[in-house]
This record gives sequence, C-alpha cells and structure tokens, in this order.
Amino acid sequence: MIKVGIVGGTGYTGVELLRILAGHPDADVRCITSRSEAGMAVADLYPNLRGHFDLAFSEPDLDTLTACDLVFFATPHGVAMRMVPELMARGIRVVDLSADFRIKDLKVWADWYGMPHETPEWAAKAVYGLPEVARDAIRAAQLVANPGCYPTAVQLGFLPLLENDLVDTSRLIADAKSGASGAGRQANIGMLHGEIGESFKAYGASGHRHLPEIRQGLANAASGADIGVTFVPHLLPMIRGIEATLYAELRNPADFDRLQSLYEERFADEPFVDVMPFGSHPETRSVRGANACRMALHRQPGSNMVIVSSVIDNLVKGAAGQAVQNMNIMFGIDETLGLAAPALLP
Ligand SMILES: NC(=O)C1=CN([C@@H]2O[C@H](COP(=O)(O)OP(=O)(O)OC[C@H]3O[C@@H](n4cnc5c(N)ncnc54)[C@H](OP(=O)(O)O)[C@@H]3O)[C@@H](O)[C@H]2O)C=CC1
Ligand SMILES: CC(=O)N[C@@H](CCC(=O)OP(=O)(O)O)C(=O)O
Repeated sequence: MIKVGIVGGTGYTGVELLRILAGHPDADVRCITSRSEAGMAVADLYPNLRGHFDLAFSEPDLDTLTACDLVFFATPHGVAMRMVPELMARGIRVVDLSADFRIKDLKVWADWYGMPHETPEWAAKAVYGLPEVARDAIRAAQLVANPGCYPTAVQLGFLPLLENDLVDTSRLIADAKSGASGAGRQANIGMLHGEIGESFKAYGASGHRHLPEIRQGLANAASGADIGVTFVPHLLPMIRGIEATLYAELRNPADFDRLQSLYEERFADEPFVDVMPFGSHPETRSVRGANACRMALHRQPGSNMVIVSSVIDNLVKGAAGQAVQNMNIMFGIDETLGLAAPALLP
C-alpha cells in the first residue's frame, strides 16, 4: 500500500484526488489537510465520500506528512515550494498539482506568478509530469510537477506535429475553453453562476500564465525550436471540461494524407489518449470524470492548416487523474490503477 497525504484536501482538485483514490486498490490516504476545515470529518464536507474515508481534515503538519510515502499538493501557487524541501530531505515523494515546479526558467516563473522562486534547486530537479512525454523520468523522480490543465490539452494535441517537424512552429494557435471549476473553489464574484451563466467570454488574451508553460512544452517537443504560439483561454458556463481547438500550418500539404495514422501510432500505447476518426468532434462530456484526452483532426478544403480538437476534464486528466497516473508510474504499479472508469454520460 502506498501511504498518501494530500495538502489542500478541500479544494476541487483535492476532493477529486479523494474520489479517484477511493477506488484505488494500492493507495491508503492517511492525511488530508485544510486550515479552514481542520477537525471536520471529510464525509461531512463531501457526502459523496461517506463510507470511503474515515478521516478528518487536519492542519498541514510536516511530521504527519513525512509518515507518508507520497504527498500530493493541491494548493495555490507558492505553497508547495516552501514545504517541499523538508519532504525531499526526508525521502518523501511529491506530486505538485500547482505551478510551482513546472517552469524551468525561474525568471519567467517569477514574472508570471508575481513572486520570487524560493527553492531553485528543486525547480531544477523536478520532472514535468506529462506521462505521454516523460514516463521514464517520472518513474525515477522524487518530485513531479503535474502539468496545468490547459497545457495538458494543448501539448497532447500538438505533440505529433511538433515531434515530426511537420508544421510552421512560429504561428501556432491554441483557442481553448474551460468550465468554471478550473478557477478553484475559493469565493470569487466573477465565478458566480449569475455572472457566468448564459454568457461566454475570452480572458487572458493579452497573456495568461499558462502561456510560458505551453511554450516550454512545445519547444521541448520540437527539439528546442523557437515557438510562436497564440493561446487564448475562454470561460464556458459549465463546470468541468476543456476543449482546445488547435491550428498549425503544414510545411508540406502532402503530409495531410499521413496525419491520421501518425496520430494513431503516436498514441497507440497510451492508455489515456484516444485519437478519434478523422473529422470527429470530441465533446467534453465524453471525458467528464475520466482520465482521458480525446482528440480529432480536421482539414478544410483548399487549406494547409491542420485543425486539432482536444478535450479533457480539467479536474481529471488536467489535474487529479494525471497526478494519480504519475503516482502509479513513480511506484512502478499498473499506470491505469484507479483510473479505468469511463466518462459520465450524459
Ligand atoms: N481547478 C483545476 O481545474 C486545476 C487546478 N490546478 C491547480 O491545483 C491547485 C489546487 O487547485 P484547486 O483545487 O482548484 O484550488 P482550490 O482553491 O479549490 O483549493 C485550494 C486548497 O488549498 C488549501 N490551501 C490554500 N492555501 C493554503 C496554504 N497556504 N497552505 C496549505 N493549504 C492551503 C485550501 O484549504 P485551506 O485554505 O482550508 O487550507 C484548499 O483545500 C492550484 O495550484 C491550481 O492552480 C491544476 C490543474 C487544474
Ligand atoms: C477557468 C479558469 O479560471 N481556469 C484557470 C486555469 C486552471 C488552473 O487551475 O490552472 P493550473 O492548471 O495552472 O493550476 C485559470 O485560467 O487560471
């Protein structure tokens, strides 16, 4: 049994970790922290977990956390980077769902996250945990930086094009839309139902903090090539799900004929990526609650532009599901344990 701790157990990704781990045969959740709800039984706050966890939320406490084999951080940015060094020193493994360890250039990180990085040595050692790219490094890692939700949908959709040098990397476009749970559970007037219901808007069009993360991942996939990517997120009046419509111009239009088989081969051994038939339109509800990314390719008549539609559940493949996938890889157990359930439909 893997002894698991969760810091930030009351947030949306924290409770999603609990939901997934409730069905995991090799994970034993020992500790779930919350400063505001310390002392409250987990099942009292989240009745869907009644009968699954006989635990109460507790204050984040290093002595309790160091009794675990693995700690998930489901906390706002800036929390994990302060607690990780102590856990690392005591040999505990960590999967951080926040952005603290995702970006290697710490000047870029500080500019986007508005604070200096306090543990550069661990930022350098952390492995960016996109399993479809870095499975071997994740297996050996003590600290895994779980990718962001938009960056997961965007990178997976572009990967085969960039790895095979098929497109103009200077003019990529990622037009992405997310449900409101992406913003977390803390009170925020802009996220009230009355504010976002029956409405739809872009945000962060002048620059969103996921832009440098997406750039870094796409540059690595393209063997260090310069990446010009325009990323615009949108807020959808729904709770879960991300759809990213991706655009890239083929260098050689003749390559269109082999793209479908290239995508199918690239992801053939990936348990959580599904390449749908050419011309399909993946729906967010087809991945709701599931650790899955579904994608499909399109071409418009007379155009050299490849269009990829990529969907994930932001809380699962975009956060807690991918974090459990990373845990499974780190501990050398079946990567799909706890994650095999299909999406909830309708
Ligand atoms: N929501 C999403 O779709 C995704 C979120 N993420 C990232 O995952 C992380 C968690 O997100 P989400 O669950 O949405 O966030 P929430 O705001 O819903 O939850 C945050 C949790 O962290 C705890 N917390 C807050 N401040 C501290 C602190 N200083 N020390 C210890 N615990 C703290 C809170 O409990 P309390 O204050 O009671 O201690 C709460 O349990 C964030 O970094 C987010 O960016 C990543 C991918 C997708
Ligand atoms: C809808 C919404 O607000 N989404 C969040 C992104 C989701 C998230 O939590 O970002 P990380 O994956 O980096 O942690 C945002 O735009 O900031």
